[in-house]
Amino acid sequence: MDVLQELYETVLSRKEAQVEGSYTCYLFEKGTDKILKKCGEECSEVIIAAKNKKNPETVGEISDLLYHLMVLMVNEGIPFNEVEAELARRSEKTGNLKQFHQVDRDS
Ligand SMILES: N=c1c2ncn([C@@H]3O[C@H](COP(=O)(O)OP(=O)(O)OP(=O)(O)O)[C@@H](O)[C@H]3O)c2ncn1[C@@H]1O[C@H](COP(=O)(O)O)[C@@H](O)[C@H]1O
Repeated sequence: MDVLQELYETVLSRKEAQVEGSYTCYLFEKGTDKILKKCGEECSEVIIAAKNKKNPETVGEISDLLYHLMVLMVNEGIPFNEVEAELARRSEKTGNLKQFHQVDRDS
């Protein structure tokens, strides 16, 4: 998570201080709807790249999506460690497949 946390910190610093030529500052200026739109677009691009079995492209699109999710988190005031803690909490529980998913898979 270190590289992701560093990215989050960079994004947070862009929210706190204007930097000339910064794409992140441009997104914060545009506001929530623009940030949500970018998250949606990047998500679709991940799906298309993966569907086309283009792994190098998919890696790029996943990175774009993660960046835009960090922008969304900062915009919504969600601290990085809240997501980190949620993932850690979930990692303590395995065997998460629900019964109805098993029925779906078997039929
Ligand atoms: N990880 C990223 C990152 N990933 C993608 N992008 C930008 O996201 C944009 C997405 O491209 P699109 O073609 O979808 O969008 P666009 O047409 O350029 O712009 P829109 O009008 O659609 O918003 C591109 O301009 C990319 O440069 C990023 N911009 C910044 N970062 C990180 O943020 C840091 C700070 O960047 P600045 O805020 O620009 O200083 C950088 O050092 C990086 O670590």
